Amino acid sequence: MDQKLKVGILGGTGMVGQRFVSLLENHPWFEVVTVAASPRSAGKTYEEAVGSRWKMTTPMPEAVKGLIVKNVNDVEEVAAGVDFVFSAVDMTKDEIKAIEEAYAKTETPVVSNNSAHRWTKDVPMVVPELNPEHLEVIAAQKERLGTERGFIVVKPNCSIQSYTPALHALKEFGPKVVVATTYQAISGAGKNFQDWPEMVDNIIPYIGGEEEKSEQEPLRIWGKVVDGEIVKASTPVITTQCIRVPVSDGHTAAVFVSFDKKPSKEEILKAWAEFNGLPQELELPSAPKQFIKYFEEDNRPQAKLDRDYEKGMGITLGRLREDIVYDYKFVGLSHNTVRGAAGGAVLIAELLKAQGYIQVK
Ligand SMILES: N[C@@H](CC=O)C(=O)O
Repeated sequence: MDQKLKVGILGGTGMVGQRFVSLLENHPWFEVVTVAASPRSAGKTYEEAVGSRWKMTTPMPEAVKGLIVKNVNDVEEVAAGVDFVFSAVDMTKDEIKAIEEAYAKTETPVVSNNSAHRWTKDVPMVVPELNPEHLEVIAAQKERLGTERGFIVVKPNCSIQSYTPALHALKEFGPKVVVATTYQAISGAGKNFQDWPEMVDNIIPYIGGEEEKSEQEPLRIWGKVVDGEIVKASTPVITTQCIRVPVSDGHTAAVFVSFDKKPSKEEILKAWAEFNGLPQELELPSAPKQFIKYFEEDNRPQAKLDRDYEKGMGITLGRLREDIVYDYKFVGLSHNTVRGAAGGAVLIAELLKAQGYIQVK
């Protein structure tokens, strides 16, 4: 077996960082050797730095407990010991842009969960099943950064995963208008019910910046590569409302859609059942075997029952029916901190390794 790639996690003590640590336990290709975080945590063991803030349902992996957390701002030092990094840093957008570029310039590829670079024209924003061809722009990005192996790739916002794959699978019918209301779990805000008691028995009809991301990011995913840049698609028109609901994990979306060529219900179900992408073809370690699953039962998908479908990497759908205003309506669900965050980033890194973009330094 090939030597495992040495991985650093930037922002490893926060909730998404913890999810990276858990998902990478016993990963066949990657080994976490470095965790970096704010100066406040630096110098402590990972176990001390996280302390009672460990939010995963599985125990903290033994292999990381004793790692001495490094200062994420000591870029050269952190980069020296790793082949690539995952980024879940919690800083301002400008600071994130700068620090991710600084890591890339040390010839360390960065796979980021952050939104800062999602609209940087030569930074691919990828869902590996949907737009792996966008990785092409890495060549132009390296030229801009003056690097040989360092670059940045980002994953999109968690909310879009509950409806974008379903619409992508129906592209041949030309989705033209999409209305989606998302019901987003509290882990999306990095919280659980203990640290956010206001969310018990409550709904909050506002998530800052979320509607813009939910409307615009699918268009970038469906964009084209033109001269080393991603040019976003102009259709479909997407309008959303994003609502915080009292669910621990799992973002649900209620979706209405009209098409240029209205498909039959059977055609839609067939397209969903048959849809797969490059991760399935390449049998990447974190790829769900069946990416999209449709439930015939009227009361599915449910966050509690279905968010862990395919270890949280699959998308579940249900309630497809014709609508009196739009062509169809349906409900989608995805695990926001697995497929929608750390798991989606791990799958990107697996694709990058399989395609030779990241290798042992
Ligand atoms: N911005 C999202 C993060 C995804 O889980 C949210 O607030 O839910």
